[in-house]
Amino acid sequence: MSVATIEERPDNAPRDEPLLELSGVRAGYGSIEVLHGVDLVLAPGAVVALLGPNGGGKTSTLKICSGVLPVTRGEFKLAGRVVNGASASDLARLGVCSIPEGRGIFANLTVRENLWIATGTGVSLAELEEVAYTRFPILGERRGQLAGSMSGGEQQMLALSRALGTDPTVLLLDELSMGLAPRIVSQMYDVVGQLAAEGISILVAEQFARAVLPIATSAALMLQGRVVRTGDPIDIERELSTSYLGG
Ligand SMILES: Nc1ncnc2c1ncn2[C@@H]1O[C@H](COP(=O)(O)OP(=O)(O)OP(=O)(O)O)[C@@H](O)[C@H]1O
Repeated sequence: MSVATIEERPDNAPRDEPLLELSGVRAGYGSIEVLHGVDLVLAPGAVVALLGPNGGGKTSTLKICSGVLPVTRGEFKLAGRVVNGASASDLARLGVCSIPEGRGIFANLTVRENLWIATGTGVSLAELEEVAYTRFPILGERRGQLAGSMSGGEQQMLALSRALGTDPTVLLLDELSMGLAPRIVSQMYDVVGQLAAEGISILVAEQFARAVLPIATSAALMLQGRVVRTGDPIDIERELSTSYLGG
């Protein structure tokens, strides 16, 4: 499908119009529906934490937003335009960038080769390398090293760099904390907070809710394929830990 870019949004679009919006979104795998009417809004400049216990539908919701999982019913809008049916590459061209669970980097390729993968979105390798090595100098030192031989934190830096090199408007993050020591998680979220301050709107699914609290502007609690509550991140995290994660 052909879709206009976010930059082409009409001048008269309301300023507080959500950048990304899911309304009554249903989706599933094969004949099994796992999202049963998800409503979610990401405003420009917001950091929304998607919280909830295992199997609630956080990853599936991010897959909808990145075009990996199709919407079967309901509406997915980006900058006011319905983008149901847009492919992952359509959405990437519209400025949606996703770092999936497991980071999506190639262990048997070097840092530089991993960055090269993102040139498919139209950015040059030189630009990608500049963004990566300026923000994370350690990656510059390791440009020839196999990604699989780096620490979890360095791999996450590489995944973030690959995303940032494409100059995203919306960043989707799934379980950034996975497999990382608490100190590294907090460093990673510091970087995510800086990205938000630079104007990138961020939707982040986290099981380790406390990690994302310092930077989240709001939180959405997902249970059994629905967003059951949205609000202040600290209130939602408290409800999650007392009611659903056993204190
Ligand atoms: N590829 C798949 N095929 C079939 N069912 C799936 C698939 N991926 C997820 N599911 C099911 O969809 C439901 C929602 O899973 P999802 O991974 O979106 O939840 P989650 O909140 O991200 O959980 P977690 O934190 O454990 O990753 C679960 O019941 C899960 O078993």
